[in-house]
Amino acid sequence: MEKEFIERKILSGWISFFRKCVFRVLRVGPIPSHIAIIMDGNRRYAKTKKLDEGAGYDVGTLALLYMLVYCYELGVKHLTVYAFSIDNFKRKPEEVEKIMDLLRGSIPLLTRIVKCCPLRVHFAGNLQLLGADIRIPAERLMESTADNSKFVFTICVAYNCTDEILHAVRESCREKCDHIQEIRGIGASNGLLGKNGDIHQGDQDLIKLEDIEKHMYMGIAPDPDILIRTAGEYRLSNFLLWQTSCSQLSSLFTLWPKFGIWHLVWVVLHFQRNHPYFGKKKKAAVDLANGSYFSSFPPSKS
Ligand SMILES: CC(C)=CCC/C(C)=C/CC/C(C)=C/COP(=O)(O)OP(=O)(O)O
Repeated sequence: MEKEFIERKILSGWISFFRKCVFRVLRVGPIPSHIAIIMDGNRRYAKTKKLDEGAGYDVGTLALLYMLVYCYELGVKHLTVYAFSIDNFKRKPEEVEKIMDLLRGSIPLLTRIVKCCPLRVHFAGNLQLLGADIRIPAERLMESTADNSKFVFTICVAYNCTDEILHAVRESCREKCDHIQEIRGIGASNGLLGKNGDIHQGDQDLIKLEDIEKHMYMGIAPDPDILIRTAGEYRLSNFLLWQTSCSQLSSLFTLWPKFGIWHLVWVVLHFQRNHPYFGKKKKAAVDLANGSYFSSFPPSKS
């Protein structure tokens, strides 16, 4: 028994050493600062393994915890996952309850993880749609980790991007209305522009892009460099539509519970291959080889 325990310890030590070596090699190139994931294929995984549907989500949650560790070790700064969309409320009640149970259980687990890894946990979405038994501990965890900046783990729950945009536009209007009413001497009201007929031509221009972005649920994170979707799906399913205009989309046929370190390595290598950093170096090397590198100096403005 003891021998088996020692053997297992040695093996896990080797695996962790090997992983660190692989990550060190990957870090020679640019590392994505933000990875977002649509974790599809949990029920299909359960079906292929002849398990009940709930077990698919359990294995999916385990895969997510591994991914959290890998991203942290690799030097990624933000990991965002689509855990529950607003549309998911329409699923069978037992399925909704299963995911809610996992979220409920994840809060004490993350609280323990935060004690040894200084990560920030952020729940993005319309949290008012959640039960108070999840919302209140989630808000407390967000508050208590808000100052951790080394790594941000965002769980999108009761989320979809059109709702996020609507929320951000409404909040921006409310903020500007209060501001306008204050400066025009009406006094901060309940935020209704137009009260006392006080709309001026051009007031709409006071709302800037930064105002909207500030009020997005994802406002704390830069736009993702990579958006991964598993289980062979190519749709965005209303996830981070605003934030992914320049992201690399990686659709993998693997079901989410089977997603592991090699899938992550493949996605990061693909990102590095397409990264402008390498493009520029490659072009410079070709130009150097054929002697045209210095012929374009001083560089033209075009
Ligand atoms: C702690 C924490 C954040 C837990 C998250 C748990 C987890 C893995 C949630 C996945 C949610 C979800 C609706 C995935 C889609 O797979 P699907 O159910 O649509 O499966 P299918 O594509 O095979 O139908």
